[in-house]
Amino acid sequence: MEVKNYSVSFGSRQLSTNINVSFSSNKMNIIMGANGAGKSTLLDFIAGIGPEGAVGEKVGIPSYQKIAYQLQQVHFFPTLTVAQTVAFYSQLTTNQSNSKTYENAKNVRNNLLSPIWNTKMGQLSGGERQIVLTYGQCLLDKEVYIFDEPTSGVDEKNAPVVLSMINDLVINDHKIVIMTSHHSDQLKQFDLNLIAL
Ligand SMILES: Nc1ncnc2c1ncn2[C@@H]1O[C@H](COP(=O)(O)OP(=O)(O)OP(=O)(O)O)[C@@H](O)[C@H]1O
Repeated sequence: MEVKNYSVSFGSRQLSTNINVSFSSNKMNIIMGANGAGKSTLLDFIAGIGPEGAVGEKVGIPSYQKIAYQLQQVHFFPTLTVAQTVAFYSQLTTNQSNSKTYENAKNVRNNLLSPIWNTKMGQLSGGERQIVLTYGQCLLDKEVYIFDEPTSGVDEKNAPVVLSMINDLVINDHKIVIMTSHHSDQLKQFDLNLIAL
């Protein structure tokens, strides 16, 4: 999967110029760069939701229906409990029983989610919400998974658990994972394709 000659500008500001990126299918792809470097904007382009005026060639990138995209701003229904939110994600997929990641994600469900299972999403901390929504994304059956800073707000004990669940998508289910992060220290234990913007 590749993006070739990607460029985007906003008014007179040229944000990205002729960027070429190749994505690995057997390692997590980690996009790193300073605040405002254009990481989320590139993710939007890959996911097929913008930004307006961006140009570039997409090679081997599936249609948006086959892409799971967890945005940086967490979106959730505040009155649903964690259990109801997970059930909501589960209804969006069909083959969980075949997914090795789903089996491994039970670790997250049993250890991280069980204490908050009956809590409403609106009452969770920011990091807890992030964990629930990342878990939900991993339940979906897609070809490509995009996570924009999935460990933002997640503490140093839980972040490796969440990252292992995401890495399982690559290792066990042979999915393509693209992720942004500002935390290179959290990623040391994984085999990565690092992309600097
Ligand atoms: N629709 C838009 N109109 C104008 N400027 C925009 C628009 N979308 C993004 N930008 C600008 O483009 C720049 C890159 O934004 P982007 O969200 O991609 O950064 P980022 O690398 O993900 O940053 P961070 O690490 O802070 O999340 C920012 O300066 C942002 O203000």
